[in-house]
Formats: sequence, structure tokens, C-alpha cells
Amino acid sequence: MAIVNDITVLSSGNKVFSSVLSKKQFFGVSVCVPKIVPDVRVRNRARFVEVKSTLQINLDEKNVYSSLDLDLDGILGFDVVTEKELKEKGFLGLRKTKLICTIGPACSSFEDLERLALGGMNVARLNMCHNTREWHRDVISNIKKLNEEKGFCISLMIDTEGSQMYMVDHGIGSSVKAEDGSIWLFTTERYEGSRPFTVQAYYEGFSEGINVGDELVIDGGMATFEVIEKDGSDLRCKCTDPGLLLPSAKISFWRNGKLVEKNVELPTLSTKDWADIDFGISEGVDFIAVSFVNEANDITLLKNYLSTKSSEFIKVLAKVESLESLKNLKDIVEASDGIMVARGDLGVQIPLEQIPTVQEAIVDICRQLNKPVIVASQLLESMVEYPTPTRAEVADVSEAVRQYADALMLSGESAIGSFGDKALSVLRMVSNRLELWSRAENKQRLLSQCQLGVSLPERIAEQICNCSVEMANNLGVDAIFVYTRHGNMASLLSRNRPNPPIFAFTDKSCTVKTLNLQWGIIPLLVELSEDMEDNIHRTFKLVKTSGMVKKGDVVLVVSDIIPSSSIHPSFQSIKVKTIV
Ligand SMILES: Nc1ncnc2c1ncn2[C@@H]1O[C@H](COP(=O)(O)OP(=O)(O)OP(=O)(O)O)[C@@H](O)[C@H]1O
Ligand SMILES: CC(=O)C(=O)O
Ligand SMILES: [K+]
Ligand SMILES: [Mg+2]
Repeated sequence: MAIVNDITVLSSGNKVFSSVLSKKQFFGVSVCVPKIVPDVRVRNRARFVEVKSTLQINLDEKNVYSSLDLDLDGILGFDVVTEKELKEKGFLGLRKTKLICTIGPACSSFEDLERLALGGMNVARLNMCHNTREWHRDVISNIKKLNEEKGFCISLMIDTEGSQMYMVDHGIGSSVKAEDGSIWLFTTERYEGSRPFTVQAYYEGFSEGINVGDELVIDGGMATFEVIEKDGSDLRCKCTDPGLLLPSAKISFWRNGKLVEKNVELPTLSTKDWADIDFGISEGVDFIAVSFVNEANDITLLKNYLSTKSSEFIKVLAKVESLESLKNLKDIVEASDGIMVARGDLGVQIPLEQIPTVQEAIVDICRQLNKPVIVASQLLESMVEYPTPTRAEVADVSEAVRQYADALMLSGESAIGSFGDKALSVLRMVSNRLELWSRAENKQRLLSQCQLGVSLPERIAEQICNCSVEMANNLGVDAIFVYTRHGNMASLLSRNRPNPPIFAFTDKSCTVKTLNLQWGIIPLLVELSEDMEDNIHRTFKLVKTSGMVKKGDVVLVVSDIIPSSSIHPSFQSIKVKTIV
């Protein structure tokens, strides 16, 4: 072992680990030094190691590597998965669609999470409906450990429980069959164990405003009842469409083919949700997904709360899963930092056959308004039990990718299924395939773009991004490099769904974690100065050292770094550079 400047290098087999001992704060990055030592990687937690002098590294255990001279003047914040993909498939082979996994008992150990990370998980989702905060805390700490020690770049999302009407788990652990014509009592009375033909309904006011003759639907169609009698707050119902009553099944009411909206009566953020949000803030999560959002104000309220806690960098995603949220869609999209099309509960509130078109419309409006959008629920549902997907599921995943959703999400497939890794690889392969097809067919040419910017600088940034993507596609450049503090221009570029990948260089770790969710963006943490030429010079040197680009590669460079001292009129710029 030898201490060299501010880096300690330890060797173990032919892997080299290092830890940084300098005054600077460093975060999750890997560096590769292929030209000097084939197969040897110095993995460390450096953000940008400024080692001006030549490094002398002596590795006692491996004499062959002793006394190496490494002339590094920086380390690039590349995560291991992208680095591997880039080496194997080149720029155009990099996957654009981002992948989210819900973490549950089937994938919560460090080893399970590492497998998902290697499989391309960009964001880990913790559903606060299930399990304890201590359990979630352990998962979060494992993810942070993977990022810090193994060079991954995984963002963290918590998903609130929200309030909705559902059946209290009747305690027998399995489903009960409701036969045609059988009479059932839906009650708010609380009792232990189970009673025949009786269902405990969660939410005291569940029967308020419900009339005899209304339909009570379980889980969006699993079973249907007709209300035949009201007894106080209890409802006596006759089964008209037999089916299964699963533990915690969801309840909705319908009258003359229309949903009786009960969701609006319930608070979007309950006392438990606020406690979970505080938990998320203290654990430093990157996204909070809010369940059962009804209106834009639900989001604004939380965003205001986050700013009073100095946590405005946490992005707030609105889950579209109620009929009310569809009525207020545009306002909700504008107020939030992104959207999740939560098809599970949405299917309880709107007829199932409407889901595909509603999804397409939501994905489109999000891209227009430059907000990331996630397509979630039942993408590969059969894989909870089986190791291969159905053909219909593959078609559904393909459709979401074809629509240019930013991200796809696994729920039960990863949380409780036996084939989480396989499900993730199906998402990965289908995404790659469809992205290739869209590119070959020039599909992104058909994407329309509305003007978002109001002020002149905003409009300039938007125009630069639109034109840059057109140029990048027409010139067939290998990559787009964007220098950005808060990710604005990176996101405007992504909105145009360009052919080449977008490498976003930022000096803010929260921007890295946010951009992780967005289509086609590979965020990289580096040090940025106000001198753009210097930024470009340094990062180009870094990407060359890392083996990321080679001589002759053409890169389109875009920047939105604003010098703080004087507002330089041309702070936003486009350049096309060939690597020399
Ligand atoms: N942290 C967890 N602990 C235990 N089980 C979990 C956990 N997270 C998810 N699950 C299980 O995985 C299933 C699918 O997860 P998912 O997040 O889609 O939940 P959900 O209950 O359908 O609710 P939501 O509408 O919020 O998504 C859940 O029904 C639950 O059984
Ligand atoms: C993800 C989620 O909450 C749903 O599909 O209902
Ligand atoms: K939830
Ligand atoms: Mg839901």
C-alpha cells in the first residue's frame, strides 16, 4: 500500500480500490485507466480529483503493477453500468428509457439490490404503503452503499400511501370467492378475524352519498355487487358479477356507468404521509411520488413544505391515478416535477379500455411540458410468478417505449416476484429494441413541440435545444454534451428525444440524481467553472482519458452555465467538436 498525494490505493487481486483522503468532498465515481493498466480500475468516491502532479502508485501485492506512473488530472463521474454498456455497445447502443424497480421483500438484500443495479435499475422506489420505516431505512442505506462503494448511480424515490377506499385485510391471508347472487355486508365496524359474507371497509365515510341501486366494484372489475340496502353506514350488497376478494382489495362505486367520486373527499396527504415525507427528507431521497393527487394544489403544498425544510431539490412527482387528476391534468403536470401514470389504481377509477389512450395522452402532454413521465403497473405482471413474460406484456412495454415515456416501472415483479432480475432484463431488451426501431424509422421527426419559454433567455435556451437536436440527428454526431447546473438544458434536449445520448455535465449531485429519471440523459458529476472553454477543455481531456470517446468522434456541445459576475449575452451556446 502506498499513499500518493491525497489518494490511498489498496490492491486486491487485480482490482484496485482507493479511498480519497483530501480536503474535498467526493462522491460516487469510478475512473478507469485502461491505457496504463489494462483491466485495472481505480474505483473511488471522487467527484473530480484534482491531482496535478504525477501519481506514484505502488501495489505491493501485485508486483507487476508496482511503480506505475499515472498522469491523471481528473476523474470522471461515470457509473459502472453506463460505462460497461458504452464499451459493449457504443454511443448509439446506450439505453435511453430509464428503469425503476419497486423494492420489496424479494429484492431488499444488498446482493439482490446489486443484481438489480447491474441490470440497469436507475431509480429504486419504496412504496410506503408496505413495511416499516426501519425496513425502508435499511434499503436506503444499502442503495447508498452501492452508489458510494460500487460506483452505481441509483436515485431514490418514496411513494406515499395516500388515502383510498379498500377492504381491510380480513386476516385469513388469502382470497375469498364471491358467488353470483350471494349477499354480503360491507361494514365500517372493526372486529378481529373474519366473519362469513362480511367485508370490513376502510374509511368511515365510504358509504356516504351512496344509494340503493349503485354498483360496488372490487379492484376495477374483479367482482361486482349491487347495493340493495343501507343500514346506517353499512351497505348490504348482492353479488352480480362473481369473482375474488383479495386482501386489501380496492373499492369503487358506480352509478349509471359513471364513477361516484369518493376520492376527492379523502386527503391526498394523510398524517402518516406527512410523517413518511419527513422520513424521506431526513433520509435524503431524490423523489417523492404523491399518490392520489387530485389537483395542482396538492403538489404545490408539498413543494412549499419542502422549501421551508430547505429540501426543494427533492423532486415531487404526481401520480395520476384518480378520475379527478385526469380532469386537472395540465395544471398538475405544470405544478409537478414529473408524472407517474399509475395504471393500477387508474384502472379502478376509469374503464380499463380507456387506459391505453389516456396513457398516450399523458405521456405526450408531459413531453410537451418538459416533465419526465413514468409508465407504471402490470407491465410484466405475469413475471411475478413466471420466468417469461406474455407476448401481450412485451407489446405493452414496447408501446410505452414507442410513446417515448421517460421511464418504465416494475412493481410486484421486483418487490415480491421470484424473477425480478429477469423482468428487469426484459424491460432493458425491449427498450433497446424499440429505441433502435424508432431511430431507424426516424420516428422522433414526428414529435411536435410547443413553445414553453416566456422570457427571451428561456426562449433562446429552448430554441438552442430544439435546433441542437436537429443538428445532432442530421449530422449524425456521436454524442451531445451539455454543461448544466440545474439540468434545464439537458431536459430541454431530452424532450426532443435525439438519436445520440446526452451526456449532462453538472457540478450538483442533486441534478445528477434528478436527471437519472429522464430519457436519454447520462448525468455526470464534474467540477464546473464559469469559463466554458476551460470546462470543455477539461472534460474533453477527462472523457478521452476514460476511453469514453476516441479520435474522430464528433460531439455537439451545449451549455447553460451562467457566469454570476456579469451576464454575458452569449452564455448559452452550441458548438460541434471533433475529438482530436
Ligand atoms: N416494502 C414492501 N414490503 C412488502 N411488500 C411490498 C413492499 N413493496 C411492495 N410490496 C408488495 O408488492 C406488491 C406490488 O407493489 P406496488 O408498489 O405496486 O403496491 P400496491 O399495493 O399495488 O400499491 P400502489 O397503488 O401504491 O402501487 C404489493 O401489493 C405488495 O404486496
Ligand atoms: C403505481 C400505483 O400506485 C398504481 O398503479 O396504482
Ligand atoms: K403508494
Ligand atoms: Mg396506486
